[in-house]
Amino acid sequence: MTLPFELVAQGKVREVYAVDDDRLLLVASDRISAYDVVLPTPVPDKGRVLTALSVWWFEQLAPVLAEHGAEHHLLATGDALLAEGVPAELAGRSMLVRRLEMLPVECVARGYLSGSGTHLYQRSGAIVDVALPAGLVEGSRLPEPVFTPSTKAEVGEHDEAIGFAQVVDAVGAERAEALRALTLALYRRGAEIAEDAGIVLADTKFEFGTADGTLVLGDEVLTPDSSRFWPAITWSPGAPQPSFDKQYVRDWLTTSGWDRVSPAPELPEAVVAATRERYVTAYEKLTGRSWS
Ligand SMILES: N#Cc1c(N)ncnc1-c1cnn(CCN2CCOCC2)c1
Repeated sequence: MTLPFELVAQGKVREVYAVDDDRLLLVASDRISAYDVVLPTPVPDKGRVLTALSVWWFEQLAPVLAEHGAEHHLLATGDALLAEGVPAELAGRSMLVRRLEMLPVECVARGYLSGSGTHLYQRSGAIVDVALPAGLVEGSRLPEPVFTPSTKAEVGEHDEAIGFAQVVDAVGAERAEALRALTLALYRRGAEIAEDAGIVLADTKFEFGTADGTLVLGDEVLTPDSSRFWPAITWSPGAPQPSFDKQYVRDWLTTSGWDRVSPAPELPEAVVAATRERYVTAYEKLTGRSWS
């Protein structure tokens, strides 16, 4: 599919196009990644569901942003994009956004210990400069949500956890404090809404930019691609928690004997269908809206 816009950034599962000097188009694909590898089999509607979820979260988080003197970058999505020359088959999985001066920090909030956070904690009892109590295990709920920023790695590289002092070096003390406060406030609101939907929001990554000096929330927000979503009913600290959306894929890949080095195998239709259903279920449980 060719778009009448210049491709300016490419992620594992999303692309960024320049619409004009002031606006970008974020296009979410149906690609899915697991174990840091983009799989060859698309999940139908994944792009549309996660775009609709991001759009809904921008609406829910607008009051929190306003309390912090911040805004978000979303301008339009869906049929409104047809007038901008976006093809109908892409409109539902695209977001027209304000072009920002992006800040060079991945703003991660964690309410639970997981993944790289667990590895760092096991080595030092802390996540970089964020000290944590003794006795925590994979999946433990933290005493309170913590801000654990990281660098923005190049495509194919891993983000590197950094301390608050490095955020200050990158964006200045006042902006660093604002990022930490806003990241934690957005996470708390997201976790509260997710909890009501029976979903644990274990952690999430926000990206911010600025426009005319104002802090602006960018990228996608609180999707299963930018966050760890766990079914609350199965939460049990002490082992890796089942992913709300990717567990069928992970389990099948494990049983398939894939060595995680050779090209990833195609997913069976049943795994694709079950995974699509998980994305739809996450959307319906969180938003209270029917996907159909
Ligand atoms: N969002 C946004 C945004 C904006 N509103 N203004 C200027 N630049 C960006 C931007 C460009 N790239 N990225 C990294 C995140 N990308 C997201 C899509 O997928 C690829 C990675 C952010």
